[in-house]
Amino acid sequence: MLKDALREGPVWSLGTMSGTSLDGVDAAMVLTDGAQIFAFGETAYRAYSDEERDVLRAAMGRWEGLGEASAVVESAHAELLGQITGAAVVGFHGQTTAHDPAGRGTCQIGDGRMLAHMLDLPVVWDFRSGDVEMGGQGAPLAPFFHHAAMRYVGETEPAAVLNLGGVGNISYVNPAIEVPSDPGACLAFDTGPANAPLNDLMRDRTGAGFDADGALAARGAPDGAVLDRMAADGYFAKMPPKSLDRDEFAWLGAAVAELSDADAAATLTAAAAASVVRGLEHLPKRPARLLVTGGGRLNPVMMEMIRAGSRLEVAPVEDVGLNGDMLEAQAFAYLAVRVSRGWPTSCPGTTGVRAAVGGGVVSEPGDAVALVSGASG
Ligand SMILES: Nc1ncnc2c1ncn2[C@@H]1O[C@H](COP(=O)(O)OP(=O)(O)OP(=O)(O)O)[C@@H](O)[C@H]1O
Ligand SMILES: CC(=O)N[C@H]1[C@@H]2OC[C@@H](O2)[C@@H](O)[C@@H]1O[C@H](C)C(=O)O
Repeated sequence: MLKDALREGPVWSLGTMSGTSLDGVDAAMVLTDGAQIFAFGETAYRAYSDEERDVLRAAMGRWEGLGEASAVVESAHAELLGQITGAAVVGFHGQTTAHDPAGRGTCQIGDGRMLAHMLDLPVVWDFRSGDVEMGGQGAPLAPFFHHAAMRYVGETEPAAVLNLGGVGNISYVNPAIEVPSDPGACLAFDTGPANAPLNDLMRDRTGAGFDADGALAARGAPDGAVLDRMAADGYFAKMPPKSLDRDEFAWLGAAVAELSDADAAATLTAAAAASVVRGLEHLPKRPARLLVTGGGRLNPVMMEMIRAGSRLEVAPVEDVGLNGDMLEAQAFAYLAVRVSRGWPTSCPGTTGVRAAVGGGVVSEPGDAVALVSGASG
């Protein structure tokens, strides 16, 4: 049974995200009643070691045989979350290894029952499966939180929040509509590849994890033929809802293989920016500006290419007082409280699910007893 404190009123919820960039785990506290955000609290980050990252990288694209990778995710989360006290509940996203909503579904590793046992706290996890079972994409799930965050910072006009992680996603939210699942409150979709192809290129060519500050791309020129091929990809013309697996645009890597390091980096940076610009076609109205979260906001070359292509003001979410390093972890803190109250976490406008649905499974510390004692189940 969920503790009474979780049933009503604001609680401190501790959210986590292990994103498609495979850099590490973010954790963040949010004071919320599942509808309104009252405050943002402590944050923490734990990088994966090179060995852990190798295990996770080997798990990408896989649906089974994920025991070792799951254990890496669980222990990294337990170590990080153990540093933060005062949470009533944990929102545990886990690590996506594969995503194919029209086919095999969506796969996030890390067992929430184990984490509940390790932390002695209720843990909400497996956020995406319920949405997929109801005909949704299972992603993106941050939009309801983006809606609440825009209300928290006092926005009153429709706002566009763009996340530039490994994959890009955009939420177009109307803060004047109170309930996020009401028609017109939230429209969202994945825009396309963001940092993932560029990170993979950097790792292969230079050994660096990413193109810090866009320095390499700044020295090169985008290849028009690759960008034309990108523009012809059917994903961009497709109406939302739509979502992507991390490696769905892996052909981009082969397409830039013959280019110099700088030109290849410039091309992949431009491809990420072009995806965003194409995505704007699907918004109900041109937003006043793009508020950008995720690591890509720290890449001035990518930001400038989006600005030039969209002719919009493009600003980091810090401009409205939010923390762009932690927005996804905060999202899962917020969603965890919604799940524990039985409220929806997605709707037709965000994932294409048939009706507003509350994904997520709640596990209590005692639920892991069978797992921990070695019994099967
Ligand atoms: N200073 C910087 N310069 C350029 N790029 C950066 C910088 N800092 C971060 N990035 C990029 O942002 C990425 C991390 O972004 P983020 O943490 O938002 O991704 P994620 O949460 O793993 O992905 P997703 O949102 O797809 O799950 C890095 O891998 C890198 O590509
Ligand atoms: C299947 C999956 O894990 N998707 C991630 C990924 O990373 C960005 C984009 O692709 C988005 O769809 C989603 O994450 C964010 C947190 C979301 O669900 O809103």
